[in-house]
Amino acid sequence: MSERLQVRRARRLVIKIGSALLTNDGRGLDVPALAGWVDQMAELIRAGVELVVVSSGSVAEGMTRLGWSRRPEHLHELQAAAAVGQMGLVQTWEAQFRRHDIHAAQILLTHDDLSDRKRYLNARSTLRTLLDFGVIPIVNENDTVVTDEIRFGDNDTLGALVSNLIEADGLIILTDQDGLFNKDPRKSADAALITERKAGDPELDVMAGGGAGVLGRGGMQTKLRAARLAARSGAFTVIVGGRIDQVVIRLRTGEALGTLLLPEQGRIAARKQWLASHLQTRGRLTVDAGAVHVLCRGGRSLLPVGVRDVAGQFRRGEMVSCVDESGREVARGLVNYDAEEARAIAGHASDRIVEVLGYVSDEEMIHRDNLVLV
Ligand SMILES: Nc1ncnc2c1ncn2[C@@H]1O[C@H](COP(=O)(O)OP(=O)(O)O)[C@@H](O)[C@H]1O
Ligand SMILES: N[C@@H](CCC(=O)OP(=O)(O)O)C(=O)O
Repeated sequence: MSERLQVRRARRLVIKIGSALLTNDGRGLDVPALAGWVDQMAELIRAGVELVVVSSGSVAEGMTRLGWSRRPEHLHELQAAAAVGQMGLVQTWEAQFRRHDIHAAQILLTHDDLSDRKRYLNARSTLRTLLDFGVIPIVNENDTVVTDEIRFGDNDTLGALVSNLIEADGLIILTDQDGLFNKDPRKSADAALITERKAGDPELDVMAGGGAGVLGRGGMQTKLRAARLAARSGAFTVIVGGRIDQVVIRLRTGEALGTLLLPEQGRIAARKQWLASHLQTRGRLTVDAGAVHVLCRGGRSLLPVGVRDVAGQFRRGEMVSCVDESGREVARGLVNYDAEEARAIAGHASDRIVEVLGYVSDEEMIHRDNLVLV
């Protein structure tokens, strides 16, 4: 058995399952297969692993329900099929997880939701809260409101963006092939499985060059791109055959199934680099000596109580600079409140936020995960 320590030690994983697999090559939802993955996932959850599922299959399931044998070309018909199919998809996930007394939640996202800073923080807080409650989020694209995503039908990218969002240790992409091969195994009988590479390895581009299956849209190219995106927050990716017996459990025990694509750098370094790339700050929080002391020790959040003064106009999710009372910058981070709200709660204990604002979105002014010392 290979080491694969990263996979064995992972505490938070995103599992993405493609259309071809979920719908048994278009023959309607493959409920027994889905039940099998749920049994395996429930075992991981019981062992303390936090899981998010990114599930494709709404278009394929919608086509089956509407009696369509060919994927429609008109975007609105695709969107209609997705809306019909999503019902069956979440019903099935819900019913299967209920057998294990695990609640499931539906999350529909667009790529835009994840590039807008405010919505990014909102999506992240919701996902984290669900995970804290032991609920399993079932994510798909919000196909009703987008056309680009449904056209490219690329949930691999969504899986990677969700991995970035929740800072997952890894992304597992279950697909209809055993992993990434050195050429398309549908076309070449002598194709060989790649077991492990750095996600950034340029040789992989040539190997993933072949197209997708009939139902899935992205093929291996989008899976490779997803692995590179996931690597930006330090997550590994495994591309692996979803029909392999007990695949999730066996991966978890470190078995070298599928293709493991590794990030160039670890999670903390990746996050710091990502935060540091936000050069433009939108505002300035002057923090008191106690807060400077706490921040400089590292690994701590900035609470409203330590904020003396708020300068600038910024929105929740934007980058602000934290300075000490002499004006020296000590940290930067993504702020949880709009400037007006931040002014109102500055100097107050977190349990008073609700009194001052009438609601609490977060107890921290800047969460430690979104803070970098300078
Ligand atoms: N180098 C490769 N290794 C494995 N599969 C490949 C490769 N190049 C192209 N493919 C194709 O990619 C398909 C999987 O992608 P896709 O159909 O988008 O699946 P999914 O619905 O799981 O996202 C495979 O069935 C295979 O034909
Ligand atoms: N969101 C749509 C399209 C997603 C899609 O095709 O993705 P995939 O099968 O993973 O390549 C669906 O659920 O059918």
